[in-house]
Amino acid sequence: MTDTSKDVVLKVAGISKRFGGLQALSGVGITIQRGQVYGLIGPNGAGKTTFFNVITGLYTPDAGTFELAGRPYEPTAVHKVAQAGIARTFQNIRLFAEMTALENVMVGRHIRTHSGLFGAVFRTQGFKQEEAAIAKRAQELLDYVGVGKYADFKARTLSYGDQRRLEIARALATDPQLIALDEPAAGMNATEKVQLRELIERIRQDNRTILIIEHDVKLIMGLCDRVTVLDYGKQIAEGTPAEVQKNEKVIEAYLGTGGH
Ligand SMILES: Nc1ncnc2c1ncn2[C@@H]1O[C@H](COP(=O)(O)OP(=O)(O)OP(=O)(O)O)[C@@H](O)[C@H]1O
Repeated sequence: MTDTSKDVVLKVAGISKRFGGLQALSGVGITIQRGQVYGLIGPNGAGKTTFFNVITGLYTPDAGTFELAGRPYEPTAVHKVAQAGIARTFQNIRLFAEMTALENVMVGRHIRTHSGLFGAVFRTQGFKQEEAAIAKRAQELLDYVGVGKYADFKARTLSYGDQRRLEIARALATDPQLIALDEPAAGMNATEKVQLRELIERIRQDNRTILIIEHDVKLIMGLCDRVTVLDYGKQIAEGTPAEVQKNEKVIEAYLGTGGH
């Protein structure tokens, strides 16, 4: 018997989350295979962001099991989840506005470094070498996402589309098992969306695994291997984009309402 479980990057099951009287998530589960682009869609208020926040340690779930690359993980804090191997971007960009693009990516890389506080304070040889290596890697990642020429610019001076790319570079800097993108195309114009799509395709080709929330249904359907549709906190469909698009519940709940 072949063991396919080692190809599973994320396996979460039975996730529930209540806010007061509102059941924001009811027993939601997804399994993402290595190398997949996995989409999460649903109308406004369906629970997509809550789901992201739960799996990345921002919200404490009421129930659920969590496994990353075959190991159980506890999404109790954002930094622990990052260390376990999930990196995310945010719907509302969260960069260090006054730091340079390069520094923003270096921050992402620091969760994988070893010199620690002693090295930083005493600027040991090991620390200096590590910093140089981090800066080099950060520049490579900036080049990779297409904003290399802005390395020394403050993050806040970059265009909206470029800031989103920078966030992706910072997420990649943590060498994640899974990269979770929260509405990466929000506010982008048509050209930027095409470029974003090319970038995500490229990241996938480099054998990364991606989870993406997106309002742009066309983008999701063209990009994803599998899709889960949430509606009022419930998972109403799961499958390939072609399967999901044909699903009656989805048409009724989401696509039928104009893909808001
Ligand atoms: N911190 C919170 N406290 C109370 N209610 C919340 C909280 N976060 C989300 N909710 C509620 O939970 C439900 C799901 O919201 P969520 O933001 O997860 O949906 P969404 O699918 O991401 O929506 P959108 O597409 O508009 O971003 C909504 O009714 C929302 O008002």
